[in-house]
Amino acid sequence: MLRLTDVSKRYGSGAWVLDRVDMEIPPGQSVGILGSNGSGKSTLLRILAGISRPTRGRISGMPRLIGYVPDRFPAADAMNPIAYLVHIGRIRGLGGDEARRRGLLLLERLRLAGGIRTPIRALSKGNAQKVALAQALMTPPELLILDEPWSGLDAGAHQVLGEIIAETVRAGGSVVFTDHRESVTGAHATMAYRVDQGRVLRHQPGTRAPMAHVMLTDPGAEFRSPSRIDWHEVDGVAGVGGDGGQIQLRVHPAACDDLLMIALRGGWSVAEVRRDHAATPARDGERWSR
Ligand SMILES: Nc1ncnc2c1ncn2[C@@H]1O[C@H](COP(=O)(O)OP(=O)(O)OP(=O)(O)O)[C@@H](O)[C@H]1O
Repeated sequence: MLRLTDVSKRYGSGAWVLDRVDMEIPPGQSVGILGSNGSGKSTLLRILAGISRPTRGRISGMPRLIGYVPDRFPAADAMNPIAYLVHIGRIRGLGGDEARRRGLLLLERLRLAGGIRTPIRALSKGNAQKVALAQALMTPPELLILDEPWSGLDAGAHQVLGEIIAETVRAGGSVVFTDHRESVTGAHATMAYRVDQGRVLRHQPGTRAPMAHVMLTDPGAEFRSPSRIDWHEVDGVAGVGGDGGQIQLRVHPAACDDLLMIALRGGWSVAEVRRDHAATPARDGERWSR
């Protein structure tokens, strides 16, 4: 089993990004990593993938076959998707024909649009993300590491990715993924960790971290209504309620200032900001209450 023991990480002489992390990734589990922007999620994933070395601490049980989808796919690639996948397949030990067959199958399953012969750098963000996913799956991974994998994916590919995660876990592999939306993490993870101020703690089922509650109202200005904002897509938003002239948001405290700025710029009035004082029981219907 992949295990981090007392792992810390800093870049150069900067602040500690990860601080004395103990963590296990058991086989047959899908592990969600929660945390606000800049909390260290990508750093943690790069260490789990063996791409970045911890400054201190130990890693054991690193699987041989790791599929890794980084947060930023090097989209400046002049290769086309199928040539790139054949190249990756061959590096992983597949024959040319087998690599081509598997690459085409994956691109079809993820419904790549934009052409298998278009240079990757000319693809849209979502289609480049599909190629990034396909390369991680060219050989069935024992550990699949996905950094914000849903970012930019359309609804069809969103569902396929959920199926791929479930299949990997059913086959006895492990999946580790990040996503800033708690609802997405809840839907696809069997266990979760939260990165907060360098520490990585189990996200306990039955509780949720202290949250901020924000109520916004339409100021009722005569000639101007507030902007329509898809609050589900705003970083740190874990729940949205209300309608029309009044909106209630449940927000990770670290993201609250940025959210208030977006609201005010959009012409909303801030009617109330309230903060939980301690971890509170999950509400009925939230996946974490399993
Ligand atoms: N290569 C690097 N060199 C120096 N600092 C880095 C490097 N990579 C990350 N950092 C810093 O480490 C901290 C954690 O970054 P990281 O990308 O791991 O966070 P994150 O939780 O994945 O953020 P996000 O949700 O925005 O993707 C940040 O302060 C970032 O600036």
